[in-house]
Amino acid sequence: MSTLTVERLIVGYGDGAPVLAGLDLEVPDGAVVALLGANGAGKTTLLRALVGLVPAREGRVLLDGADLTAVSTEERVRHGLALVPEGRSIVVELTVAENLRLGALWVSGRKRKGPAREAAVGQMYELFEPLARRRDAAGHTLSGGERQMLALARALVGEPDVLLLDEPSLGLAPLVVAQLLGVLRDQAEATGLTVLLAEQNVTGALSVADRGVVLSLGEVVADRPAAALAADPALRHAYLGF
Ligand SMILES: Nc1ncnc2c1ncn2[C@@H]1O[C@H](COP(=O)(O)OP(=O)(O)OP(=O)(O)O)[C@@H](O)[C@H]1O
Repeated sequence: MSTLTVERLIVGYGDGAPVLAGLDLEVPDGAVVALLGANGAGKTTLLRALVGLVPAREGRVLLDGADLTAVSTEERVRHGLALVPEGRSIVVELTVAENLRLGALWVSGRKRKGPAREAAVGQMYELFEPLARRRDAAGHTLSGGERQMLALARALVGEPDVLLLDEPSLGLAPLVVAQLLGVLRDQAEATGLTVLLAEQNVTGALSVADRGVVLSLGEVVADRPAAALAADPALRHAYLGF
């Protein structure tokens, strides 16, 4: 539903050397882009910088042409950006239903109430059947796969335009990974959701992505259609380890 553009982005921590060294990237409206690269390449740093959790030293972050570089994280969320960080962030003391109702409370900076909010939660149960079965279970009793589904559903129910995901498949069984990535692909097709998916699971990510972007030491070293990237042995060997 929105195009995300990154222009010459430079990001670092404290006085340290830049982690992202002038990065350019475009995630077009409705596309699923896989963000790949070795540990330490800068994937998490990029996602955090996109939502304003790490400041940019230079460069710009644009959403449909609007410059978000200097605005707060809250404001970026109101503009339609959402981040699902690594580690399945849910409120473990609350039930599945309560987590989803929390996520459904705000849409584009407007409060959503009553039946509209419940309907949005109901849609998530249709997308993630295991969550429907466990709707009254407390977060801390969920399996890793159920937690990741809930973290993703909690973001989706807020109807973001651009969803940023940090390693959603980490440590999950292949079947659950396939289900999660399938939901992302379906949502992108059905609603025009734009997705930037940071993954170590290269094969899984490229199987649902339109394009793959490979980061190495904070720079984009490849940006190609997913199928072409998966089929390039030299690139796979040099940067993706398979
Ligand atoms: N809070 C921080 N303070 C200082 N340096 C950091 C911080 N977070 C990350 N870094 C450094 O930034 C570089 C990029 O890390 P980042 O986590 O963005 O990479 P990544 O591609 O997401 O790696 P992984 O796949 O292991 O999560 C690394 O050298 C890391 O040590």
